[in-house]
Amino acid sequence: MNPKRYAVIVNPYGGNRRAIAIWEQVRPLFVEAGAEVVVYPTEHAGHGRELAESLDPSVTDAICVVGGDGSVHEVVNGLLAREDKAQFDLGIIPAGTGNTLHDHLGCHEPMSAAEIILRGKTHLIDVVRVTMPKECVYCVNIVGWGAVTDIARLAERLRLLGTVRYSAATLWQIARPIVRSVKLKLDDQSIEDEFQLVIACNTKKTGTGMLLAPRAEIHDGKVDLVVLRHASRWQMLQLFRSILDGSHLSLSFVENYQVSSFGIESRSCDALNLDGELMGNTPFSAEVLPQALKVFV
Ligand SMILES: Nc1ncnc2c1ncn2[C@@H]1O[C@H](COP(=O)(O)OP(=O)(O)OP(=O)(O)O)[C@@H](O)[C@H]1O
Repeated sequence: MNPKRYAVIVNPYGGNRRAIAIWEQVRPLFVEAGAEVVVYPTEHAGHGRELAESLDPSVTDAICVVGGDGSVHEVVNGLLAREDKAQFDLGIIPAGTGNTLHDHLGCHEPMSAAEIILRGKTHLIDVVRVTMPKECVYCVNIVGWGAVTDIARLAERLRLLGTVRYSAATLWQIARPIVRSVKLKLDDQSIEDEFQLVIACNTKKTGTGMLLAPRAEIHDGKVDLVVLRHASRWQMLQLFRSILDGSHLSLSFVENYQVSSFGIESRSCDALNLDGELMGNTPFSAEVLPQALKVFV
């Protein structure tokens, strides 16, 4: 039987404040389907996680997130942190500036995403658990270190530039690359060297449509790592141009691994990019939790 009782978590600030309007656009489909719906507009950052951690499984069958990558990340972390281990099917309706998991699962626009949810077909997807000394975070999209974090941090400071901020931050990073010496662990292998970028992908695309991991499958128990050691500015430029269509995997200086666990140890405390959010630090270890989350597809 299809779930009929949905808790709908809407981030009113998602997608430049369009999420409530998007929910109102798709709500009639839920009404027509006879679904029972309780709407929870989030009141503060972190609220989505609190809701997902505390919703009563005896009155809710599924959770729908109306928001972007940040909202999905919060809800996934709430679900996986539940003490009662209760499981809810997860539906995602794109309403953010970045909708990465939505795109990977074919939920490209709100109406078709709502139809997918109401159809009731589910699929199990992998989740990456990132363990740091003081916290544990679950990711469904990316775990990034190095240039990917430096670019995200700079882009945040350039918000006034709008979407151009990512290109501006990327060009700055190419002009002034930062190289760090770390120990990179890949399953049973350990590599000590200088690196510029390490990014583990659960989804094929990331950010604003970059095809970073064209071979990634979200239910294969593995993440696809893109690794760049000490590269020249020209090589960096080549990399950032070719990740738009996934052709970077054929560049000789770009390494690609498929692993079920990985981690980074560094002398400095380097920031991480977890599902597009700047949070967490090295050292960390990460492992793929195979098929840990049920989503509507
Ligand atoms: N009521 C709220 N007030 C402030 N922040 C909120 C609220 N509800 C949710 N948030 C935060 O907004 C963040 C971004 O949300 P979301 O991903 O849905 O939208 P977005 O448009 O893609 O955002 P961004 O591009 O800023 O990441 C979430 O990580 C969440 O913590």
